[in-house]
Amino acid sequence: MSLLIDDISVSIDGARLLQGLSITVEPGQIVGMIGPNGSGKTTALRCVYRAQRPTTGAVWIDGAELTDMPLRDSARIVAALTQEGGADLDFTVREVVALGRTPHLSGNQALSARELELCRDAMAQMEVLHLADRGVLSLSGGERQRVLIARALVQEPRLLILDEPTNHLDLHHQIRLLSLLRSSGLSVLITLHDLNLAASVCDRLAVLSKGCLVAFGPPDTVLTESLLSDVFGVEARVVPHPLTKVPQVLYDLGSVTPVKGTTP
Ligand SMILES: Nc1ncnc2c1ncn2[C@@H]1O[C@H](COP(=O)(O)OP(=O)(O)OP(=O)(O)O)[C@@H](O)[C@H]1O
Repeated sequence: MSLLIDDISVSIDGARLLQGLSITVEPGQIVGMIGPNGSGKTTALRCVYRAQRPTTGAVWIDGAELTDMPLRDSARIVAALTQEGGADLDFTVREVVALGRTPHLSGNQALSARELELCRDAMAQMEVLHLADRGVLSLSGGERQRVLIARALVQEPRLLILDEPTNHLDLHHQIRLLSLLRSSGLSVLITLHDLNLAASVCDRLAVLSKGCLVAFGPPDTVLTESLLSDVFGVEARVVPHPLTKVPQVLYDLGSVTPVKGTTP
């Protein structure tokens, strides 16, 4: 499944949140959006999972404009893990994961044996199977995040939108999730604040700053020391990972400098 974010801008109450953003995700690619707080990453994702309509521009999925698609059709092919939560009621883990099948069901239709198996597999992949009968409100932040990822997986999407999915996850589960994405073959658009994880898992990185795209390409061309200084205000070293050669960012507590274009 291919995604084209085509020159979108978003303005709300006179505030320009995004300006002329264009990004492509080719079939099977993982594209990461990185950028400082407030740079527009979530706003861009919201336009793809239809929580926000672009003020201008359009989003295309496999050549079809998203706004022309019935909501149910796009919900069958696009799954999103959002910052807005989605597990506020005290359903059990099993029930929350099963909700991922909703776009594929009609009325009160029960889950088929295959769908129950799918839910079980997703819970096993996210290592929450032992929590299946627990209420989600009793879970830790990381456990709940893993349940929500399992729910997105059982949707069997062709495009996965993930807004900071590693939030709350310990190192084991961060790496486990990203390696699962790598082997899934899904097209993925993901935001990550950990630049080293982003460089490890993403085919392309899109860097946003103040609502604009300032770089888009493979991690080893995008993650430069001058970009980190200009966009993030961090004087870091960028070195190749000793095994994978993927660029990795090294910094210390004295690395912070003013971001270009901001006044103290
Ligand atoms: N409804 C709104 N009205 C006005 N401004 C908004 C609205 N929603 C978001 N913003 C602003 O738009 C900017 C972009 O927000 P967005 O959540 O897209 O940033 P982000 O890059 O995802 O940030 P973070 O890394 O902190 O999650 C922020 O300055 C935010 O305060």
